[in-house]
Amino acid sequence: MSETNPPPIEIHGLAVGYDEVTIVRDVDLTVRAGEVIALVGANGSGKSTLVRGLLGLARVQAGSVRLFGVEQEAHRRAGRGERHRIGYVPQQLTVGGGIPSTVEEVVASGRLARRPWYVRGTSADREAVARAIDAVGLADRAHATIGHLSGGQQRRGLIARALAAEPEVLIMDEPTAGVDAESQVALGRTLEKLVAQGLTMIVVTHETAPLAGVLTRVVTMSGGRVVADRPAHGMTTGQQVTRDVPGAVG
Ligand SMILES: Nc1ncnc2c1ncn2[C@@H]1O[C@H](COP(=O)(O)OP(=O)(O)OP(=O)(O)O)[C@@H](O)[C@H]1O
Repeated sequence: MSETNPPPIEIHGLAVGYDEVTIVRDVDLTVRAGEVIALVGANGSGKSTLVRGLLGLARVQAGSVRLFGVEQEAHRRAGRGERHRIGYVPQQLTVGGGIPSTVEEVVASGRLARRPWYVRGTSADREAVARAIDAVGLADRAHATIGHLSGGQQRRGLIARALAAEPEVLIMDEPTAGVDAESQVALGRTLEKLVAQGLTMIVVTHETAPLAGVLTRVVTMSGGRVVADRPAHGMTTGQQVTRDVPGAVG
């Protein structure tokens, strides 16, 4: 079944950088539907830049990115019909201070990946927002001002905002950074539920423990390159080829 559908993400020979500086280079990475990938590596190894590059948020200097079988640029031009298929939770500790919006309002803004702002929301929109809030365990705080919640709850609110668009792939940059242990466990459970529903995920993280139940693969970066790409411990299928990736492998 999945053989007939193009993989959600296919990256070949990718280089990404800022201005003339190349940060990420020589990256080959295919993410198949249903995979849950931890992207790990030291500070500054290029994890966020790789993610931003594949999303078209940082400049691709070489190589190619195909999203659901479509070149990145064409995918972006296709507009909401395609764009909502990949959700992104950037590396950002909390919602900016002073924003008086409620959890529900912030999460509802995630629906704008599906619907222009000037079109009135439908019951399907409202249901998707409620489901997203419920998925992250914030149903009892839906009407609270998001800026008044704890850091961990705000992170979960931002994840709900991405989920409100009902993406097929969710990319999260350090969702557990600065989050207390209890919230990390809650987040781990939320992610387990989402994975059980078929969501494909890439999680940039320094802490794989909260994700242990769902990870299928661990990709390690160093110096802007992918240096290891391994099945996660305890993975049940044999579909992934274990490989260490020295600079010369292409
Ligand atoms: N907007 C930017 N402009 C210029 N250089 C940048 C920019 N963002 C990141 N860099 C540089 O790119 C390199 C990789 O940063 P990146 O954030 O991708 O690493 P990371 O592995 O995600 O690190 P961390 O674990 O600390 O988040 C760093 O040297 C950083 O200074």
